[in-house]
Amino acid sequence: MSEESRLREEICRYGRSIFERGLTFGSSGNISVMLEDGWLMTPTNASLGSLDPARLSKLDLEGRHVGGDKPTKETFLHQGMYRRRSNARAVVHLHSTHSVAVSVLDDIDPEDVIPPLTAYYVMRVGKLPLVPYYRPGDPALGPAVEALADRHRAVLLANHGPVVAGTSLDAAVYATEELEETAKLHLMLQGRRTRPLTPEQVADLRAHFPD
Ligand SMILES: O=C(CO)COP(=O)(O)O
Ligand SMILES: [Zn+2]
Repeated sequence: MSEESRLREEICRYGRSIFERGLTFGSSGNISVMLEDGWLMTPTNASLGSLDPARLSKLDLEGRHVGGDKPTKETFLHQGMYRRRSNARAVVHLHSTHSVAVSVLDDIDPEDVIPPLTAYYVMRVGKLPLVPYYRPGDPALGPAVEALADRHRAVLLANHGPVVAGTSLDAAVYATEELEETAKLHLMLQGRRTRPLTPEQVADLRAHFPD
């Protein structure tokens, strides 16, 4: 099996798993992976639960649609991540409930929306900035994400959901899951006194688990 065929299968397998676990709904969310000669993207208005490997959208290195169904309207968003993160090989965007809930809280720090509650959150996600609200598919999302992507592998779109880059599709999915679970913990702990990791503990994790 070619590398491209393997990645096509992998996108569909992860899409189904994400959908079946309720991590995104309806036709929301999109996934992309980088190829040697361009990108594979999930088609617009497709449910991640029932993707067809043969119908995934293919874009060439210039971002032109060269195969499969029409690509996600968030293509700009994915491209913004790839432009700034030279080691990114996959990008996942979901409407995962707890992450979306955090994205609508009024009193969050837009530079770092979730405290470093656990080691795995720091290792897989790091510091999570909030991208101001834009309409889904707005081309302005590209530059807005690009402005943050060199310093952050994950960003949270206000009133919308997370966008996470990874050095592989596995890495991008695992980080998105870690973000969702930590958003859930963060919400569960509202009103309770907590002990997030200290700056020293965070620095130690970053030194041992770089991007
Ligand atoms: O999540 C989505 C928009 O933000 C889904 O859009 P697409 O169906 O175009 O991928
Ligand atoms: Zn979306």
